[in-house]
Amino acid sequence: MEQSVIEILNLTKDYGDGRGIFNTNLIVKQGEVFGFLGPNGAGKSTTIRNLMGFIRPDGGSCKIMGMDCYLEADKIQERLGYLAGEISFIDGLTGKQMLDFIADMKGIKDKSKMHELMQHFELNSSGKIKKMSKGMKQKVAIICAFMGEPDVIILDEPTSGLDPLMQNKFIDLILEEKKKGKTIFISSHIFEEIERTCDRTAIIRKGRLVAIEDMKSLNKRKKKSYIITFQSIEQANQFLREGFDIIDQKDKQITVAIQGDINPFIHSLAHYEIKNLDIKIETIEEIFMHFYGEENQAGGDQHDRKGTV
Ligand SMILES: Nc1ncnc2c1ncn2[C@@H]1O[C@H](COP(=O)(O)OP(=O)(O)OP(=O)(O)O)[C@@H](O)[C@H]1O
Repeated sequence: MEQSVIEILNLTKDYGDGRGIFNTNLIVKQGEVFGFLGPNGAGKSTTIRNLMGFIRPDGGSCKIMGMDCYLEADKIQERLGYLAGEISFIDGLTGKQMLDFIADMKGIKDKSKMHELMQHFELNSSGKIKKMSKGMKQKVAIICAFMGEPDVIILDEPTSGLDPLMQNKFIDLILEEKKKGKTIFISSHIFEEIERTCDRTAIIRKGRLVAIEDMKSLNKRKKKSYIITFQSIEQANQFLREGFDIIDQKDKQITVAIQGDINPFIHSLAHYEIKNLDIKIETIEEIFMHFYGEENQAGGDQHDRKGTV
């Protein structure tokens, strides 16, 4: 069985007035890329600050590689890469000086990975940090998180400020690191980045986990709908009687949801004069937005909607 690398057990950090995180349970396994999604103020950074040992939990605990995140933070950090949600660098240094400074602080002697990542992200590191754009600083922070070849990497909104090209380069990096067996925890607002990189994703809302989804099975469960425009209203009305799951009708246009075998639908359509046929596949964002709503509070356990752990 895969080893648990990150374990969050009944974790509570209560800031009062319902703010913070409450009775959160979460396990991230060796080699897993795990997404952490939630609206503003949901408790993502609070969870990450607990994982980093920056704050002491009010209840429960968290462990990384079997070590307590608060009590053994120093030991954990020797094998951990971290990117903070709010980056603070020393303004007077150049990008390169900052990277060298962090590398020295972490005792990184082999800087080949650092140079490789500087090339990958096309970072011009000769300018002073204070004159860098948000995106450039973000690149420096990403390089800092990965350059020591850590076993575990925790990233708090890693692509904030990056342009789409650089976001893609970030996704490539995550997929490469995943191949090497790294365990990666990413908090994000960007659905596409989560969809393309993560094995599983947790949704947090108002300090509580509302779902943990396996991304492969989520993809399989994406609903498909077909928008058919018939030649005549008579044909459209006749099709209504075929017994398919009709989502919408606007005159000659009918939207049908099909799950599973598509053949009965295709065979049925063959009997009609069709003007147009469009296919709409539910996006991950549409599926997840369902969990962001008020009515979906499900408590803080590790079970997803199908009850699997
Ligand atoms: N030190 C603190 N003292 C009091 N309240 C806090 C403190 N830190 C966070 N909070 C509150 O806890 C809640 C969760 O904050 P957190 O920063 O974890 O959210 P988040 O999910 O990371 O949000 P965002 O996406 O906006 O970064 C918020 O209501 C926030 O105001």
